[in-house]
Amino acid sequence: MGRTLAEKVWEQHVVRRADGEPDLLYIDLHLIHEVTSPQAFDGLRMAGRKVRRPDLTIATEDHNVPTVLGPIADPVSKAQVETLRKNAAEFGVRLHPMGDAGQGVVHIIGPQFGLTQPGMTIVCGDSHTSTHGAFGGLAFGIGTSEVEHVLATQTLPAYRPKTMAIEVTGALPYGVTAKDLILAIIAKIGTGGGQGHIIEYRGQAVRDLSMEGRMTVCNMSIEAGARAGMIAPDETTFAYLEGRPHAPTGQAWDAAVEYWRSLRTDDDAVFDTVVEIDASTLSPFVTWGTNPGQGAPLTSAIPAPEDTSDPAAAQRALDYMGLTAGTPLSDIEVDTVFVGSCTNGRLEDLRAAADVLRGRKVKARTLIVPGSMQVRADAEAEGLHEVFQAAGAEWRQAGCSMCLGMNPDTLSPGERSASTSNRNFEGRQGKGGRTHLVSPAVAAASAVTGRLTAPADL
Ligand SMILES: CC(C)[C@H](C(=O)O)[C@@H](O)C(=O)O
Ligand code: SF4
Repeated sequence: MGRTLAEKVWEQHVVRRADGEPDLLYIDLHLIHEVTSPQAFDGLRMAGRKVRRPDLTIATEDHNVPTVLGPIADPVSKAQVETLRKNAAEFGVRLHPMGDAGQGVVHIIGPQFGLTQPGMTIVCGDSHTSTHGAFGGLAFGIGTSEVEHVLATQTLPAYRPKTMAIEVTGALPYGVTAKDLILAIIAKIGTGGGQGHIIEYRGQAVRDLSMEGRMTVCNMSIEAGARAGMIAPDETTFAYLEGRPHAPTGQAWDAAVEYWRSLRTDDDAVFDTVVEIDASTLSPFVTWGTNPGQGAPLTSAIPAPEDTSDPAAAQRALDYMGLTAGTPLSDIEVDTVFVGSCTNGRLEDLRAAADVLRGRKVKARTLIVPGSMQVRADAEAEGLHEVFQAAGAEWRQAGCSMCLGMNPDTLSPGERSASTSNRNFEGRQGKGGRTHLVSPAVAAASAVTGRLTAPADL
């Protein structure tokens, strides 16, 4: 029987297998940030161990950094970042600190440097590591004790998850983006729909996505409860990688591409679970609740709790969000708009926001936060920052920013945002803050009108 892409990559990395035990996987790339690494390095220090492969380990400062120039004011954030610096220096790990041209959100910089490649196993003490699966590797988040294990051994014990195919048929209509697609998928299968599975996104609509769009989709696999998300590599993948600092060159490039072409699910392979979604029926999608599965087309109204799969949860969400069933989603007013994060903080996302904001003014407080300093530089080279500033939006330094309340960019209690990030949990963007997840284009259009708006309705 044929094998799925996930099975191929998994098997390629098993260094030890025994009955009743997890497989021991070799790890090709280990990404590190300041929040989940301190105890792992402490563990190494106590055991008198070194980092086994510092050359396969790379660290960045992202969650705790302010996105305006200046020092870190919060003592806890400052301590986390200083600890990472000390650990990176002591253990010989490459670090991109605040202010460095290579700094950025961990899931933005891996692909940007060409470190993320097809067929790799990639881990990070961070749930959105699934982003890297967009290149056809197996990428998943791990806990801090696992971070220590990988630092010490460059391996990880793991049980192989089940496989799920999400077959996206048809083409996305004009103006409907990767973010709308993944929000619609999660609304369909639920936040537990992918549990215990590695998702492979398939079908023409997925093939038609840019690498940026594919990363947006894979990024949110975890919000559907999946262990990882993947997309088979193709010409789009190779074109994105070619010439990047860590991509192979010359003959090694040709050999790599030849191997990468084999990384696809065999025609006779069988998935444990198959889900189908018709892309041609989709339109801009927004969330109304407090988990990423509580979403609906922007043209619709807030559902009655009894019409949802979990009425009690829906009612709780509406209470927290200060919303009433039956209200058209496009009537919801927002105070703040956030464009950024590892879901939608790449150049293409900023271009999409700029296309909407060009020649217009924002009504809401609007933060445009590039996912990395490279994205920031690229955007400035195209003059996007001038579009944002002319519209009255704030143009920031790179970081996780308002994706989560671990740095100065937060919502105040009761404040409502349209946000391109991936989580709308209670308090995610600040205590009492209310989050609506949207695409960059919808975020920008909402900034202009001050309520949830599709660009087509401007
Ligand atoms: C802080 C970190 C561990 C966390 C994660 O694992 O995803 C964060 O990045 C998030 O998005 O909630
Ligand atoms: S941008 Fe958001 S989702 Fe991504 S790593 Fe940072 S906090 Fe997590």
